[in-house]
Amino acid sequence: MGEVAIRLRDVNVWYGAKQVLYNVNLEVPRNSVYAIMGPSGCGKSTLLRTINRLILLRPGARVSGRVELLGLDVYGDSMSPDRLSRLTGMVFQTPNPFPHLSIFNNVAIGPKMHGLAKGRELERLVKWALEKASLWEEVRDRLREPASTLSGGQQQRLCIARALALRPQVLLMDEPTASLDPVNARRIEEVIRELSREITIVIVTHDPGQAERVASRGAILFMGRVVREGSISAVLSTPYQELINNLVLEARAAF
Ligand SMILES: Nc1ncnc2c1ncn2[C@@H]1O[C@H](COP(=O)(O)OP(=O)(O)OP(=O)(O)O)[C@@H](O)[C@H]1O
Repeated sequence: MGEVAIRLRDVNVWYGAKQVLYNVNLEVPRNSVYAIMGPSGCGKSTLLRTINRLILLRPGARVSGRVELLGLDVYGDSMSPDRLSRLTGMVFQTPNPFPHLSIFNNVAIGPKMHGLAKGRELERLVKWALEKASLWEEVRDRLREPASTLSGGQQQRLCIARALALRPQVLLMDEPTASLDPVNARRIEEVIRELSREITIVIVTHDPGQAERVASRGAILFMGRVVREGSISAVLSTPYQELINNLVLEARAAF
C-alpha cells in the first residue's frame, strides 16, 4: 500500500453508555476509494463521522483511540474546526443543497466564508468544482437559478461540487446514491472514480456491487466490529449476503 491518508487505531465509540464501535483499525491509501459496508445499524455512519469529528455533535458521543488524517491527529488540540473543515468534505445520503440559494452560490458559499477566493478567481473555482462534479455543462447557462430547480441527481452532484470548492484532501460520502435512480447513481460513481485520482474518498454503501465498481479497498462492519478489511476483491470474496447471513446466525447462536 502507498501513502496512507486516513489511519484508525483501536477506535471505540460510545453513545452514552452504549458502545457502537469496537477496536476499529483501518488504513485508507491516499487518492483511492475505500468502501464501508455492513447491515443497517452496524455503525457505518458512526465510523464515517468519527473520521471528521462530526460524531461529537451527536448527544453523548465519546471516542477513544487514534484517528489520523494525513498524519495529523484529528482529536488533537492542534486540529482546529476550521482546519478540519478545509481538509475534509462531506456528502450525505439525501441531497441537501441550500434550496433558495443560486446554483453558483451553493458552490461559492464555502470559499466565500473561508475567504479563499473572490471575483474572477471565485468564478474559476466554482466552474472547476462544477466540472469535477460533472455538472458544469448542464448548469453553465443557469448559474443564477435556485438550486431547487435541479433534479435530484443534479442536486447531489451540486453537493459534491460544494464540498469540492474548499479543495478538501478527503471526501466522506454517506450512501451518496441511496436516494437516486440507477442512471444517476452510475453517473455519481463515475464522478467518484474520476475524483479519486486527486483526493481520498471514503464511501458508505449498502451495495456491494457499487463497492466493487468504485473502491479498491474496504471494510465490512458487523455489530460495531470490523469483520473484513483489505482489498475489495478479498473483502467480497465470500458473496456479501451470504457472509452477513452467516454472521447473523453466529451472533444468534452466541446469545
Ligand atoms: N445519537 C445516537 N444516540 C444513541 N444511539 C445512536 C445514535 N446514533 C446512532 N445510534 C445507534 O448506533 C448504532 C450505529 O448507528 P449508525 O447510524 O452508525 O449505523 P449505520 O450502519 O450507519 O446504519 P444505517 O445503515 O441504518 O444508516 C445503531 O445501533 C444506532 O441505533
